[in-house]
Amino acid sequence: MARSYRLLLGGLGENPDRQGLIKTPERAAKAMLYFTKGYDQSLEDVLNGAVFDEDHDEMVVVKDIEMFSMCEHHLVPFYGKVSIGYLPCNKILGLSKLARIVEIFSRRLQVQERLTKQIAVAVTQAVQPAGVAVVVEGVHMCMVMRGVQKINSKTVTSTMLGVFRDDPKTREEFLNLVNSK
Ligand SMILES: Nc1nc2c(ncn2[C@@H]2O[C@H](COP(=O)(O)OP(=O)(O)OP(=O)(O)O)[C@@H](O)[C@H]2O)c(=O)[nH]1
Ligand SMILES: [Zn+2]
Repeated sequence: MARSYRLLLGGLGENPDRQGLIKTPERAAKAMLYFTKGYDQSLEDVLNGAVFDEDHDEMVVVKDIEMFSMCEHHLVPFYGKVSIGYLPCNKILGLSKLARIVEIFSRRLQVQERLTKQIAVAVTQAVQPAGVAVVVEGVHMCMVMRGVQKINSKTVTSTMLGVFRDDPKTREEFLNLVNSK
C-alpha cells in the first residue's frame, strides 16, 4: 500500500522524496488500514461473551453513536450517527457492544444502505431479539467537497427487522425515542 501511495504522489506531480512527503506513503497506508480496520474484526470477537440472560422485553435504544466510514465509490469519508433499537427476547447485549458492532461495519469501504443493514443483521445474530431497528444519518464528503457540492445534505437510511417491520406502533415508539432530544 505504501508503494501505491508513493506512485499516487508522483501522479499528483509531487516529489515523493521531498522532506515533508518522505514518510507520507507509510503514514497514509497506516491511516487507510485504520479507516478499514473492520475487515479484521468478527462479531464473535467483538461481543466477547457480553450477551446476558435477562427477563426484559422492553425496547432498548442506544442513539447517536458516532460513525466514520469510507465511501466505496470515491474513497472519501462519510460520517454521521447511528441509532439502534432492539426488543429483547430474554437476552440483552452489553451496551458498548452496539457501538462496537457499528465499528466493525463502518470501518470498511461502504455504502450507507449496506452499513445500515449489516448492523441490524449483526444485532439479530448477537441476541436473537423480537426485532431490530437501525437508523443511520450520514454526511457524504463525496457530495460535499466535490461532485454536486451540497454541503448541508444528509442521507438517512433505515433497516427495520421483525416487530419493527411488522408493527407500526413499535416502529413509532422507536422513531419517537430516536427523534426526541
Ligand atoms: N446509494 C449510495 N450511493 C452513494 C453512497 N456514497 C456515494 N454514493 C453515490 O455513488 C454514485 C457514483 O456515481 P458515478 O456517476 O459513478 O460517480 P460520479 O461521476 O463521481 O458521481 P457524482 O458524485 O454525481 O459526481 C454517486 O451518485 C454518489 O453520490 C452511498 O452510501 N449510497
Ligand atoms: Zn462517494
